[in-house]
This record gives sequence, C-alpha cells and structure tokens, in this order.
Amino acid sequence: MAPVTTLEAHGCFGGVQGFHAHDSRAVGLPMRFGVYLPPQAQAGPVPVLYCLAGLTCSEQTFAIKAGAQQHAARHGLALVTPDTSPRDTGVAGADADWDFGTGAGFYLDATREPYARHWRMESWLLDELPQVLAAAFPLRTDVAGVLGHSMGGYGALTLALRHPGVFRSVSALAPICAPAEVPWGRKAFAGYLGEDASAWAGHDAVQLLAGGARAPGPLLVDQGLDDPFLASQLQPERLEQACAAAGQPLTLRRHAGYDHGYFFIASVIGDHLAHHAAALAG
Ligand SMILES: N[C@@H](CCC(=O)N[C@@H](CS)C(=O)NCC(=O)O)C(=O)O
Repeated sequence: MAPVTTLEAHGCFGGVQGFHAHDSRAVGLPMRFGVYLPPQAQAGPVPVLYCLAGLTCSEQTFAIKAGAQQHAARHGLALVTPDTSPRDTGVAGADADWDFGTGAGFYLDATREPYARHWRMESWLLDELPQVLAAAFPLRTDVAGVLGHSMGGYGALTLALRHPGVFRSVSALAPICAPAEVPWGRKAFAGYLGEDASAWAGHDAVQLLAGGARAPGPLLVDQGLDDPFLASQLQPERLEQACAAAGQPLTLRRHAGYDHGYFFIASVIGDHLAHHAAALAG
C-alpha cells in the first residue's frame, strides 16, 4: 500500500486536524483527505465518521467551515473528510463545470468514458480508503458512520443504502434526495453512467428505499427553508415519502431562516455528531 503523505497538521480542540494524500490504486491518481483525530485517539483507536462535502468542495471545506471538531473531541470520534473528485486528471473539459467533473465526483464509480478510468469515488471510499486509514492512523475503521452535505448528503444516503453493514449511522444536511429526478443528478448520472436511466436507480436514495434497501438505523436529515436549491435540486419531501412507505425511521427537520451554506451546517452539526456518537461511541 502506498504511504500516506501528511501535507498539514494543526492542533485543534485537544486533537489534531490533518490533511493528507496518498497514491490511490482505485482512482489511479493521488487523492487527498482530511483526518481529525480527537484527543481520545492518543489513548487508542477511535471510531470514524466520514463527512462527505458538496459540489465545488475539497477535503478542506468541511474541515474548515463546519465547526465539527469541537463536537468530535467531546464524543471521541475521528472525522474523515475525503476530496470530492479526482483532480488533475488530464480529461478534456473536466474542469469546465462546477456541478460535473472536478469537484463533483458524486461518490460513484463512473462507467462511461472518459470518466471511467479516474472517477472511481465509491471504490476509493469503500474499498481502499478504510485500509489506508487503518494502516496510518489510530482508527477503528470497522466502527464507522457517514454524513454529508448536498452532493455529499446524497453520497451518505446512497452509500449507506448500497452497502449494508459498512456504516452504523447515517445523517445528511440538505441532501440531494432524488438525484435521478433533478438537474444536478441527471447531469451527473448521464455523464458518469450513461443515458440509460435504469443504471441510475441504484444511486438514488428514494429508489433504493423503494427497492427494499434500508439504512442501518434512524436517519437524521436537516434542511434550511431559505436554501435556494430546495425545490429544484434537494426535494426532501421525496425522501420523507419514501421513508414513510418503506418504514425507514427518519427525523427530517426543516429550519426557517437558513440557507444552503456552512453557516447552516455549523448551526446543526452538533446534533449530527451526537446522532452518530450514539451509534459509534462507547
Ligand atoms: N457555485 C455554486 C454553488 C455551489 C455550492 O453551493 N456548493 C455547496 C455544496 S452544493 C458548498 O458547500 N460550497 C462550498 C462553500 O459553501 O464553502 C453557485 O455559485 O451557485
């Protein structure tokens, strides 16, 4: 396994916020990720909470803006913040759009050229990164939860529904709930998976729930009512309906006065860390 290179390390709430890179076999390029180690990691391995960011974000965005470390330090959880796509791929046009290509990996393995070679985010996150993390850091990678924002919220929901047994807890902030039905998801799925929409169902939380998939426990989802993407891209009512029909426990909280950005995330992230700690810590 290729070694991990530490790019930055900062003391933070008694622990350490690091940013790292490794040569990813799955992606075929160097990939970056953040790891926040809480103070409890000095005494032994701690559970892991994967935090998946949204469109245009990097491995630094959530770590810098969400304010999650103070809660992770209290609960004894490590935070892993993966980058949102491969970078410097050499693929023509990959940097042209903010909602597709670079910074918009959609947490899946592309099957369509020219993306199939490097856009392998699902394999990186599920198969490779846990081994890399376990070898390099004091982490209990077998005790893991996942949360995400926007595209990352879609990622958290679909990865947990697609891979039962991998995550013990799931939550999302302003997730893209029904990607196969909205412009961001349709553009990504057509580009990465091809025009045949039958290949998209396995990456759509609403369709996964309708097909029998279940989350490992109750879902916590927060949504700002002043979010400009609420009606066009996010559509939490579809997740609400799908969970009700499936008998999937869901707490969906709608917040007046909050938009799509990190001021909203920072306002509710403590509740998400508590949600995950209840399943992961202790
Ligand atoms: N670039 C887009 C918005 C992109 C956007 O809102 N990205 C969200 C995730 S979907 C984000 O977290 N951006 C980074 C930030 O707010 O720091 C626009 O200007 O309309």
